Amino acid sequence: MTPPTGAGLAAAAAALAAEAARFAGLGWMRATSGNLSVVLRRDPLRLAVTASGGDKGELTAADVVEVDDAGRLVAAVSAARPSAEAALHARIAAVTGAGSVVHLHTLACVRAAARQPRGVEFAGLEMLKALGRPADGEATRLPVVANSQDMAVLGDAALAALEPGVPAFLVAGHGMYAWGEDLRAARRHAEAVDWLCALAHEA
Ligand SMILES: CSC[C@@H](O)[C@@H](O)C(=O)COP(=O)(O)O
Ligand SMILES: [Zn+2]
Repeated sequence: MTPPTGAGLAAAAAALAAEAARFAGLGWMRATSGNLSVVLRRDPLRLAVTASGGDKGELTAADVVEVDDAGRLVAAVSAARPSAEAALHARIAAVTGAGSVVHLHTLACVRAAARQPRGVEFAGLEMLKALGRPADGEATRLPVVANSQDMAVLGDAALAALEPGVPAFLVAGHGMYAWGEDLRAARRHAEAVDWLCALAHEA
């Protein structure tokens, strides 16, 4: 049975605040950048998403809000506004079935996307298994999409560029989106993407 959204929001907010502090510690949410979400329910789609602005390393439960499938505010325990990218989180969750989406500004992702703007390919790397991809055999391609301040434009470009079975994409000059069945899986995928991008930039 789906729990009441209100109760789910409180638990999700605590988890997202802790996760944001962890990512901030890695330097991936500097200067208020980045945003995180978890799906609260599917029908209708509801997500808990970090609020817009503010230091993502210092979030409290009041800095997480509930949004609908278009990223519109549904519920909050403060005057906080949803992340500017909430609509894209909702689209990714709807299309991929992900239970959690993370958006991070890692330097390695920006550098790798700048060097290989048509997509970053990897093969023969054990770390690919953390993305659910084979370590050997066919290459895995991380899509790169152009940045946009218009979430509809960015979303259209991202969804058109998705690679089957690859739970992430890079945004040029911006960062990465990664997702998974839950927050831990999204974290694992994000950490693998950052590691792969760091390697791609050095190569
Ligand atoms: C340095 S803030 C960059 C923002 O424009 C955006 O890309 C971002 O990641 C954070 O937006 P937010 O609205 O706080 O979720
Ligand atoms: Zn961003």
